[in-house]
Amino acid sequence: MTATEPPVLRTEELTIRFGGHVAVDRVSCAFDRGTLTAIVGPNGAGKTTYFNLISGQLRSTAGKVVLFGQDITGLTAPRRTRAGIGRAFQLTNLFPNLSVLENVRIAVQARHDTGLDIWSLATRRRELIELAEHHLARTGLLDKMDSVAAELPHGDQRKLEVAVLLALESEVLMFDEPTAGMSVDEVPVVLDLIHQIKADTAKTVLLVEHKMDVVRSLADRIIVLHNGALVADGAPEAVIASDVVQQAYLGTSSASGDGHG
Ligand SMILES: Nc1ncnc2c1ncn2[C@@H]1O[C@H](COP(=O)(O)OP(=O)(O)OP(=O)(O)O)[C@@H](O)[C@H]1O
Repeated sequence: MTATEPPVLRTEELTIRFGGHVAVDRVSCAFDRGTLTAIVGPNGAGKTTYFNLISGQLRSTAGKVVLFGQDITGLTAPRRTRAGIGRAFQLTNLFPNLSVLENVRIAVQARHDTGLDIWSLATRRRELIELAEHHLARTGLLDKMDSVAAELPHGDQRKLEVAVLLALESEVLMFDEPTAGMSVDEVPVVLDLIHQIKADTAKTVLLVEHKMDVVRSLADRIIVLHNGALVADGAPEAVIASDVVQQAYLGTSSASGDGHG
């Protein structure tokens, strides 16, 4: 990202109320290309709700979501996906009965569809398959391309979901607790995958994660939500060491030196 490049995504005073409860409270935050931002905070802080407001699963009570300078607050979740917001591990992204290759080819086609041109169909199909294979290679699934999606092990299904998001050319990739519910063997597979995506500096990555070792290993920046509000934002070590995080997130003050994160 250059100094003059505007943020890929930003939220402005984004707010949602459930009855009297303000779950996300006027959160203004901008996310730059090539940056992985971890969103942390205690249980019930509003992290998943903030994600849902960005990806369109929930509609805000007030405030805006802006992608590439366009106000997308009024768009449905599928339209936001088409606009470039890719939320991983929603399962709805996959066709369980189709092969791995078909899943990714369909995503490539959805992205590149230029209408029906009968004379070039065969050439186009070959090009789409080549692109799909490229995304499968990036996610380490090339040797499983003929497997049925539903029959893949859990870790490979997550890889496939990421391959689909790459094929859709999502500019923003969102991961909500990507290793939750995974076996010890599968965790490094998924973390490696996120490391690889992060290495692609064209992407903007948002990660909700409780495990501080995972956050430390991946994040370029951490933002902290507490009671729905943004209470800290900055470089990982500084944010983790800050009093506001020690008190609000880890439930202790740095003065006591008794962190248990
Ligand atoms: N659909 C809903 N209706 C009513 N209240 C909701 C709804 N969704 C979330 N909430 C409330 O909003 C608050 C924020 O919840 P959210 O799941 O976003 O927190 P979180 O930070 O992701 O928590 P966790 O770390 O436990 O996943 C909580 O008090 C939750 O009970």
